[in-house]
Amino acid sequence: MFRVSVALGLNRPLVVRTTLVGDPGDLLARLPAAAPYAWIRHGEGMVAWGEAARVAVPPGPRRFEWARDWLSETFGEAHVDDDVGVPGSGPVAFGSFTFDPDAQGSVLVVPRVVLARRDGRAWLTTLGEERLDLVTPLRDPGRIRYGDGSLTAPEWEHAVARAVGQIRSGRLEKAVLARDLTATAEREIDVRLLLSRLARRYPGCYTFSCAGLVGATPELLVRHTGETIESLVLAGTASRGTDEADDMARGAALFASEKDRYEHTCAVESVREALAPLCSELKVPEEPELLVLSNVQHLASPVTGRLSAGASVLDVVAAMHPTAAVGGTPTETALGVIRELEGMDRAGYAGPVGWIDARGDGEWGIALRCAQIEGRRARLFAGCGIMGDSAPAAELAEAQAKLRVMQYALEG
Ligand SMILES: C=C(O[C@@H]1C=C(C(=O)O)C=C[C@H]1O)C(=O)O
Repeated sequence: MFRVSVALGLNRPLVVRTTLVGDPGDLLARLPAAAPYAWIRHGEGMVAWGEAARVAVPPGPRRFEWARDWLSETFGEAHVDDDVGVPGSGPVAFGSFTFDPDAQGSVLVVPRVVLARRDGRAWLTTLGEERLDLVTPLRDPGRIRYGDGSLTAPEWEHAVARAVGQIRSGRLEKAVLARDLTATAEREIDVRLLLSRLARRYPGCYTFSCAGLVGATPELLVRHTGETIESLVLAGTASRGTDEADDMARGAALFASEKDRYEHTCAVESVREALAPLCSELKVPEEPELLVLSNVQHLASPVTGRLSAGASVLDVVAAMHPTAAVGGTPTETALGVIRELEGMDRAGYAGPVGWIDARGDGEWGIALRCAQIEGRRARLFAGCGIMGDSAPAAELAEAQAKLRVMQYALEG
């Protein structure tokens, strides 16, 4: 059953070789144009290309388990020669899961080549024979034309007002509403150019690329290293100031805002509830910190835990998704409100995106500040946590500030 859904040309079992290599310099500069994969923060992480195996993960409530089982079968029968033996060495898969468990479009890809660097060590993993991959110059996409996605700006503000009404009526506490924007370029969009711009402007974010979904997310859903897990919960947003004093004043106001603090608490509690059953130890800070990015600032809570049993990173992802940072509180009611009011398919936006290795270690982010790229076209997404006292115009401005991340990546 598994084999039919795998890309043609795959040689089974996979033959995998990982070796230490000298410092490769800028990882993104090593990517060939076709099918580039990436997970980069502060210049570290991995880039990958080629597809030794690809599978469409069937929709449904058990999709993460299905993915985990497909991976353990695929990796379990591989011949692995791994000189490095750290998280991310040996065979890895990149993945992107749709926000909605019932939507088509979740995918896992085992790249043919992975080049990685962490803590001053670099390694190269190849599957099958080594072939040279030509790195061609980056191509500029030319002029970009934007269009409305599912809803125009006024229609989206109206949707926000309706969500506020439902929250005030007591049906739910928080719902995250998103909107999409379409972009058409003059020429085919070179994903590598977007990645290099994003990594330069948002070095502290996770710049990612997986099967056409490209972005720079500040939100780490979970990093799994042996028994240790880490997560960075974000919710509550303010714009950047016009100068340093204004910037600090906006940050302080965000920190003091009851609405934003409560919105943040909803997200943190959803993560605590999801992780507590899996962990023997869980540390959740009592107060959030301020995370300052070049377009916006967020309330942020770094969470750490120790897993009690041998769960893989995908088991943890399954327990966490969707957190209230992208769904709402209570989860099921919020998902109903999102379906009713957004009027769009979120596809991979706000879904988990990242990588996993054969040990079950990996890093997964929430796919925010991103776009789905196909040829000359892109679909950009951004959303905001809506509370009972949200003002539609302010939420629209916040969504626009978040959309600027990918507009910048496209336009430079
Ligand atoms: C939903 C998005 O961002 C999320 C919503 C936030 C908020 O409403 O304050 C902040 C960070 C993210 O958890 C997005 O970027 O599209």
